[in-house]
Amino acid sequence: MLAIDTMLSRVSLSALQDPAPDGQVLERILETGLRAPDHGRLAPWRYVLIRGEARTALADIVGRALLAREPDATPPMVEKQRGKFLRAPLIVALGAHLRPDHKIPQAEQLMTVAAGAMNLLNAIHAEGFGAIWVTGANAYDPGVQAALGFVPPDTLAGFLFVGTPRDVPALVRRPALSDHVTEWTGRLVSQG
Ligand SMILES: Cc1cc2nc3c(=O)[nH]c(=O)nc-3n(C[C@H](O)[C@H](O)[C@H](O)COP(=O)(O)O)c2cc1C
Repeated sequence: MLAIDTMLSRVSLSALQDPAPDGQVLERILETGLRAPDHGRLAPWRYVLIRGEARTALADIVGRALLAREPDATPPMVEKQRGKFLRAPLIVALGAHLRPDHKIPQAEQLMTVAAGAMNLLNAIHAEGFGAIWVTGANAYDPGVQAALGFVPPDTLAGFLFVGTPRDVPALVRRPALSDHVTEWTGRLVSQG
């Protein structure tokens, strides 16, 4: 398949099963993350792989973090959050090693991590696997971040849940190009 067709056919998938990419296939996927544009060559990507039994350990941390944030969380609420970390065979934590005092703005450093994540998603799809990028309260929880080795100013840009698609991906309606692309001709315009 042409690279552009691969990119145009990618969809995010959360129903994932074994196997996940590993070995050289996984290494090549991860290499694509490090090909993202990187202003100042600060190399802020810090990928943490979580698989096998380590997922249970992370799920337990996520459950405890929820109870610390919300002491009234019920056991089903805790189980729901724990379960998110047990479904996919591979989790890639998208760590960002940030340098707030550097002349390259911190927002750009984070954009580099995000651009790397997009490369990973495309590469995962190109290799025949599926994935979804997820953030939310678990990813932004300081206790979860610290357990994975990220203390401020470092942070997590989220998790990629990775595996083999359970189902044939449904067709996803995509935004119309005409709503998102204009040609500027030198006159004042509103892009609202
Ligand atoms: C930074 C970021 C964070 C996201 N966080 C979540 C999330 O926490 N939960 C979720 O269901 N989707 C989240 N998404 C959206 C999915 O990753 C995905 O983009 C969405 O389901 C649309 O699927 P598509 O990639 O096929 O368009 C996030 C996307 C981005 C870019």
